[in-house]
Amino acid sequence: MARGGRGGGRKPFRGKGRGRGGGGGGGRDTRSEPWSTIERKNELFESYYRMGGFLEEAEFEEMWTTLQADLPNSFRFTGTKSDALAVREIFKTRYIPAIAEKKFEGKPVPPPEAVQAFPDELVWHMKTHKKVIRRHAPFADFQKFLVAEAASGNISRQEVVSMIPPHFLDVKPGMVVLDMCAAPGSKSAQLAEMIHGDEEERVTRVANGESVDLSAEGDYSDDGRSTGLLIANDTDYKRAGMLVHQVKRLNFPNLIVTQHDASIFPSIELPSTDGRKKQYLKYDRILADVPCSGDGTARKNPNVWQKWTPKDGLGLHNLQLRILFRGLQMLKKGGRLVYSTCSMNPVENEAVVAAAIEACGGTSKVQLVDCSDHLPNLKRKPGLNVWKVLDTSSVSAAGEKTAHMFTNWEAYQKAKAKYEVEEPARQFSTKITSGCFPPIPKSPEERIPLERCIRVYPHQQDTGGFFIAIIEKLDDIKIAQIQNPENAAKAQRSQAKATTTTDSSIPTPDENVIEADATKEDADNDVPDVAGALKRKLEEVEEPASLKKAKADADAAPESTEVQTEEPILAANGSATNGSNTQAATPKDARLKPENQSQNKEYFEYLAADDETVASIMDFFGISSRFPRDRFMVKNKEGLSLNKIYYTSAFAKTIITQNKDRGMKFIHCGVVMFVAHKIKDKDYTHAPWRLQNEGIRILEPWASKRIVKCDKKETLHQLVMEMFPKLPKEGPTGLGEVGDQLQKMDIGCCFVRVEKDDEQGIPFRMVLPLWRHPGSANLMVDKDDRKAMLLRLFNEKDTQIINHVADKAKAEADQKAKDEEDAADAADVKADGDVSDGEQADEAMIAKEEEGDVDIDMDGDA
Ligand SMILES: C[S@@+](CC[C@H](N)C(=O)[O-])C[C@H]1O[C@@H](n2cnc3c(N)ncnc32)[C@H](O)[C@@H]1O
Repeated sequence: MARGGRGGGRKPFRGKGRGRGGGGGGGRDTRSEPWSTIERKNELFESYYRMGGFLEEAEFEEMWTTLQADLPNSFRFTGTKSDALAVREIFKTRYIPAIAEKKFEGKPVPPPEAVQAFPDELVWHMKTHKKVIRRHAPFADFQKFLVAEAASGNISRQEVVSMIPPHFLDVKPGMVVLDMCAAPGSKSAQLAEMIHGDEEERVTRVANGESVDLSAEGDYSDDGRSTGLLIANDTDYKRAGMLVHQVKRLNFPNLIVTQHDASIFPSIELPSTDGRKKQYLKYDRILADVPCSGDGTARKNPNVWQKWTPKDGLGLHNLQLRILFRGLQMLKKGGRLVYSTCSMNPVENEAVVAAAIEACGGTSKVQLVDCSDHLPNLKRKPGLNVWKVLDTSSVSAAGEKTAHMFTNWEAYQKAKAKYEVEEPARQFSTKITSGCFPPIPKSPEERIPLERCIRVYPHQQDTGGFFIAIIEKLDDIKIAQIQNPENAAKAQRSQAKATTTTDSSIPTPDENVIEADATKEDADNDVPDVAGALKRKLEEVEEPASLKKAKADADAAPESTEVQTEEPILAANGSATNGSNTQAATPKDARLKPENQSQNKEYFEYLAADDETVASIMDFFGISSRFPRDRFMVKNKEGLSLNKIYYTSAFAKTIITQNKDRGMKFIHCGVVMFVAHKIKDKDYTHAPWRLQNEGIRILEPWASKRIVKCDKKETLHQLVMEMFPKLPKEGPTGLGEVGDQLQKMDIGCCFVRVEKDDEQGIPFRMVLPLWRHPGSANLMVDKDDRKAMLLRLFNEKDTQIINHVADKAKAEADQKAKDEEDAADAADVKADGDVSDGEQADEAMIAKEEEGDVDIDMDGDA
C-alpha cells in the first residue's frame, strides 16, 4: 500500500472508541464492570445452543467452555505482502526466541503463535495472561513493538474470525468491490490490500521503462497501478466517522467511503457510453458483513451474557435479508458476494441466505459456492439445513416470559393462532416470518445447499463464533418485494386463523410450549434451570409428514413477489424509484435529494489537468508527463488549491464526478499528496508545497528531481533521531551522504530514498519526505513514527528524539524567563509559569510546523 515511507503517515488509529473489531454491529460493549467479574451465564442462550441441534453433546460442552473463556489477542501483519513479511520476520527473529525461553511459576510461557488457518504466518494470536506479560521483560518489549507497529499501520489488531470473510471473496487487483457495512473498517483494510496487490513494485518497473505484464494476477493497466475500487459504506454516522479514520491511514487512492443504509444502497451512475442510456455500477465483489446479534463475540462482550434474547436475532433477520438482497442485486453476473455475521444463530445466517436466494428466484440465479478447498487449514463446520426458531412470549411487557421452540412455519402459525383464541393478551415476536425457518424445496433440484455455508465455532481454533456464506450470481435477478415483518404479521394472522379452524392436527399449547420461567429479570438474576426445563418439557412442534408434504408447494413459493426488472434506487434527479425493498425502506431514506448534501457536505472538486499550481509542483519535482495530472482534487467549495491537494484513482474520480450532485453521501476519498508550506518568503522556492507521507510513494517512481539517496544505516539513524539537524552552507555537514546532496539543493521539499539492504538490516525500501531549510534539514515524520522506526530498524526502545529547533526555542524561553526573573523582585516572582512547560511548547510548535501552520524561520538554524 502506498504507505508513506514506512515510518510516516498521519497519526494512526489507535483503537480508541472502536466497536467490536470487525465483529458484530449489534449490542455493543457498554460495560462499566470489569470484564473478569461478568458472570458468563445466560440460561436461555445456553438452552438454545445446547438443544438446537448445532453440535453433539460432548462437542457442545467443549464449545461452551471455550465460549466462556477469555479470547486470545490476535493481530495480522498488514500492507503489501513483501512489506508485511519483512515486519513479520523482525517480530519472529527478535521477540519469539526471547519469549519462548521464559518460564512463569515453573512452567514455560506460551509464546505468540501463528494462526494456522491463514497462509504465510501473517496472522498471530497470543494467549499469555496479562499477569505474565506485565512481569516479563521480553513480553513488555514485544508489547511495545506491537503498539508502535499498530500505530504505524504495519500491524492491525483484529479478531481472528473477522479476518476470514475477505479471504473468501477472492479479490483481485482491478476489481470493483463494495463493503456494505464496513465500520470500523478492519475488513475494508484487508480488501484494500487485496485490490492494491503489488502495485508499487509494478509501477516502479513501468516508470523505469521495464516491460511488465500489466494483466498478470489482476488489472494493473493504469501504468502498473491497480485499476480497482473499494467503496466502504456504513449507515451509522459515528461509526462511519471511525471508518474514515481507519481507512485514511491506508493511503489508498482507489477508495471511497459512503454513508448510506445498505438495504437501499443507491445505484451509482456511470458516464453514459452512447450519450443516452444511463448505466449503473455493478460490483465484482461485495462483502455484506451485516449488523447482527453478535452472540459469537461472547468471549469479549458482556452484553451477550447479560442481555441475550432470541428476539435479538429475530429482530435483525429482515434487515439482514434486505441488505443481502440489495447486495445481490448490485452484484455483476459472475460476481461473488460474501455474507457474514459474528452470530451463530441460524435465523441470522442460513435463514437469511436461503430467503435471499429464494427472493432472487432460486439457485438458477444465485448459488452458494463450495469453498471447502479454500483456506484448508481453517477448521469449520458445514452450514445447517435444519434448525429451530426460539421465541419468547408474554402477556404484558414486564410479565413472565415463556419460551417456545418452533421447528417450522406452520407450527409457529398454529400455536400463535391458538393462543389468539385462548389467550389473546399473549404477545409473540412480530418479527418471525416464514423466512426464519428452514426452506422447503419444491423439488430436489431446487434445494439450496446450505451445507456449503461455513460455521466457525469458538472451540475449533480458540476464536469467537462466526458464519460465512459465499454466493455467486449466475444470472440477472428481478426486483422482489421482501416483506416487512409487521405487514407480514397481519397476513400471517388471518392465514393462521383460517388454518386453526380447519386443521385438527394442531398440537395443544402444552405440547408446543416450553413453560420456562425465563422472565427477563430472571434471566439476569437467579434463573431456574431453564435448560433442564427445556429438556423435560420441550416437545417441538413437528407437523405430520402428510401435512408437511401437502403444504410444501405453497410454502416453497417465495414470500417475495417479483414486481419489475431492476431499476436504480437513486434516480438522477435524486428521487427514489422502485427498489428491492420499497415496503421496508422509508421513502424518506430512499428519496435523497441533491440538496441534502449541503449540510456537512464534503466537497470533492477536481483541479483542471493544466492547473498552474499542480504544474509548478510537477515541474519542481521533475514528475514524468506520464503521471496523470487530472486526478488531483481539493476539498473546498470553490475548487481552489489553498492548503491541501489530494490524489485519487481514475475510477474514483469518475464515480465522484458523476454522482456527487445526485444525493450520494460521499464522506471520504483521496490521499493527501501536497500541503502548502507557509513560509515567510515565498521567493525562496517556486513550489512551497510539501510532499506528504501519505502520497509520497504514489508519486516518487515518476520523479526525476529533488531526490536524495540515503545509503547508510547510520545516516538514516541520525535523520530519524534528530529533528532539524544543522546543515551548514559549506564544509562537512555531519549528515553523511545525505548532507552532501542537500548542500547542493535549493530550499524546499525532497524525496529521501532508502533502498532495501539485507546486509545493513534495512528490511524494505522506504521513501521519506524531507524539508531542506536554509540552515537545517528535517524529515517530515512525526515523533511517534520516528520512535517506531528506531525500534523497528535499530531495536532501540528508549532513544530520545532530539529536536534542535524546539531545544533552541526552549533555551530562548528559559532565558526569557530568567531575564524576567532577574528583572522582577526575586522573592515575589515565579518565573517558570508560562514557559516551563518546555515539552508542551515543543510539541505544539513542532506540531504546528509539521502542519504547516506557522511561518518557518527561514534561517531555521538550530
Ligand atoms: C458487523 S459490523 C461491521 C464490521 C466491519 N465489517 C469490520 O470488519 O470492521 C456491522 C456494521 O453495520 C452497520 N450497519 C447497521 N445497519 C446498517 C445498514 N442498514 N446499512 C449499512 N450499515 C449498517 C453498523 O453501523 C456496523 O458498523
